[in-house]
Parts: sequence; C-alpha cells; structure tokens
Amino acid sequence: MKKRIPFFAGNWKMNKGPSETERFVKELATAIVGDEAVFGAVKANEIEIGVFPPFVSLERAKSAIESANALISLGAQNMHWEDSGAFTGEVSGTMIKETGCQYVILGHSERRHIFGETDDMIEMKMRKAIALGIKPVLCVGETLEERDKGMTESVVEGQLKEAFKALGTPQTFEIGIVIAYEPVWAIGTGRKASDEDAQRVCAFIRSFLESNFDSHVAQAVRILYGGSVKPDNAMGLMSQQDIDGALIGGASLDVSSFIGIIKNGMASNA
Ligand SMILES: O=C(CO)COP(=O)(O)O
Repeated sequence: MKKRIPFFAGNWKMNKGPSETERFVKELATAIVGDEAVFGAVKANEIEIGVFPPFVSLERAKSAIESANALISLGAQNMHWEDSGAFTGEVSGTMIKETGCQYVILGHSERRHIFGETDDMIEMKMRKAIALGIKPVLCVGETLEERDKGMTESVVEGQLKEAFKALGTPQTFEIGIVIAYEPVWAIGTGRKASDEDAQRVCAFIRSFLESNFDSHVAQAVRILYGGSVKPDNAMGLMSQQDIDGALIGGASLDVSSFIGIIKNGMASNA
C-alpha cells in the first residue's frame, strides 16, 4: 500500500483564457463535489486534484475554486527565478504566489525543447520556488532518440542532478517537491509509456532520491507519470508501486475525461 497522497494534475498548456477557465473550474468543482467518492477522498486528504492554467487565467481560477469550495490545488506552468526586473514577457515566482499558486511546473520538456530552457535555468527556478514556498513539479524525461540509444536512465539522472545540485539537504524536500516523469515521445502523441517502463523509471527516480538524499525523502516524494494519460490507461499506471499520480495534458482539458482519470486512478492506486 502506498502512503503517498495521489496527485492528479492538469497541465492546460496554452489553453483556456480567463472566461473559459472560470466555466471549466465551476464545472469541475460541480463534478468533484457531486461525486461522493471523489469529494470524500479529497476532503479526507486521500487524493489531491490540481489545475495549472495559463498565467492570465490564474486569478480567475483561484476565485472560482474558492467560491466553489472544491478543494482544487492551483499551480502555474512556469516562472522566472528573479522577483522583478527587465525581463520582458516573464512572470516571477512572487507574482504567481500572489495569485494563489501553491505549485509551479518547472522544466517541462516543451520549455526545454521549444523555448531553450537549460538545466541551469531550471535549477535557478527550483531554488527560487522553494525559497518562496511554492512547490515545484519538476519534469524530467528522455527524447525518443535517447530512449532508442538506451539512455533513458542516464538522461533522467542528469536532469535530476542538475535540478537538485544546490539543494543539498533532505530538509529541502519538506516543502513537498513533486517530480514528474514525462518521456518526451509520449507527450501529446497518444503513445503512453508501458506501465512497466513508466514504473521502472519512476523507481529509478526514487532510488536516485534515496542515494542522493535519504530514504525518508525517497519514500515521501510523489512521483507522477505524464504523457498521453487517458481514463482507460490510468488504472494500469496507478497500480504501479512508484507512480503516485499523473500530470495530464490533453485529457485534463475536458471535465469528464479528467474526472475519469481521477476515478479510475483512485480505484487502482496500489
Ligand atoms: O505534457 C504533458 C503534461 O505535462 C502530457 O501531455 P498529454 O497528456 O497531452 O500527452
């Protein structure tokens, strides 16, 4: 039996402006509150549900969550490592904190590959988020080419080492750092990693935490899988020992499929 609280997190990417966000959060809240099993589990702190809207929709999401009393966590998809300054187009951690974010996704492969984010940038963001009390959801994962060359573990290990290089102590993790294993080739492709492959890499991440920090950290940190998660494949994933939830892109944009993932995932959380 896993002791960690399963986390079902919807990364909306560049979808849903403020009006659509408000509509969606209301609909999601109604679905959560209206489902006794789901709402009971959320209230008892047995599962966590989170949404990660675009920056401009965060404030609207926050007020919709509050007025619905639906116990939905809120996060941003990125942040800058400085508090303020001449960084045209950027948004700081202090700003997302002020809008009510408890979480921030850092190092998503779309940021790394499309926008050229480096391990150094991600490391600075990690440190800043933690200093501000925002929980990072650190994304790691290999490309198809790296996978085909048998480099999955070495790529993931390199990304973890870089992200945590200045965060030397187990105490750092007390804030509730989350790690998401997202193989790049599985994102938005409909080609989910097999349950066994996803489990193998998530177990590898846990062993990295054990050897670089301590066994308490390794047992406490939640490790999510992301990449083409859908209602019909959530059961197999959530029955894996080291997978504590999902970071969901496309299927989180629709209330019924998001709820479907949560329900199926809850049913099989080993
Ligand atoms: O990138 C993802 C979540 O961060 C996964 O996206 P999809 O669920 O659309 O494959």
